[in-house]
Amino acid sequence: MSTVTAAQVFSASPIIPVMVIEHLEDAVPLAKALSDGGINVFEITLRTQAAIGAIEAVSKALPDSIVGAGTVINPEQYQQAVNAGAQFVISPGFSPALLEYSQKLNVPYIPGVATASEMVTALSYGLDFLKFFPAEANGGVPVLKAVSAALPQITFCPTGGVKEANLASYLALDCVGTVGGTWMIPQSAIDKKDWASITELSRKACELVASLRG
Ligand SMILES: O=C[C@H](O)COP(=O)(O)O
Ligand SMILES: CC(=O)C(=O)O
Repeated sequence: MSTVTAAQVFSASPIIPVMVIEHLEDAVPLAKALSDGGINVFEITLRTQAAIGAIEAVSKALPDSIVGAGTVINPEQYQQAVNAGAQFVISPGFSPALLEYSQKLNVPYIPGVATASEMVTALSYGLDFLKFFPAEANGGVPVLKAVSAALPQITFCPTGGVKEANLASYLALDCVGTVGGTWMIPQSAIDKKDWASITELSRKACELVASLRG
């Protein structure tokens, strides 16, 4: 497993799918479907029993991808995710205890922030690649524009309510390095094991980004 930085995670893909895996057997086909469409960075959320096994299975099956853990909220989960092969860790919020684990395990921590105070706190710990979560509910693009005027050193991954219709407005911001979301992995497609349609949505998302970024 290679070591990556948060900056490398952001620059490796302009889109990070937020994956909620209920059934372990879906993990690898889902990741392969996304990868076939052009997405090679995955956030597998620790919201289900299958998550740790899914991180392990996807890391082994797609060794050239970057697999991270999401919804990590305590050090035990940090350790489990890293043991399973997670190369980065995302959390809905900021926690100094998680940062301590990041330093101990040398695996980057990308915390969720929503307010200027949380952003300044994260910066004070040396973290400048942050998730803006939940993005749309917290004001979306206008809020990012306003905070980045004051805090231009932060690069964000807006997540929560990002979809095809507003992707362009987020990626147009200099402060946005990548975006997270579930729009390319609808639960109905996972339930039907319709991997072809997920590949198509992944491809469409990548083509849209390519047309925006040139
Ligand atoms: O918890 C959900 C994730 O933050 C992704 O949100 P989304 O389904 O609005 O893309
Ligand atoms: C929202 C998200 O990315 C997380 O649960 O970590």
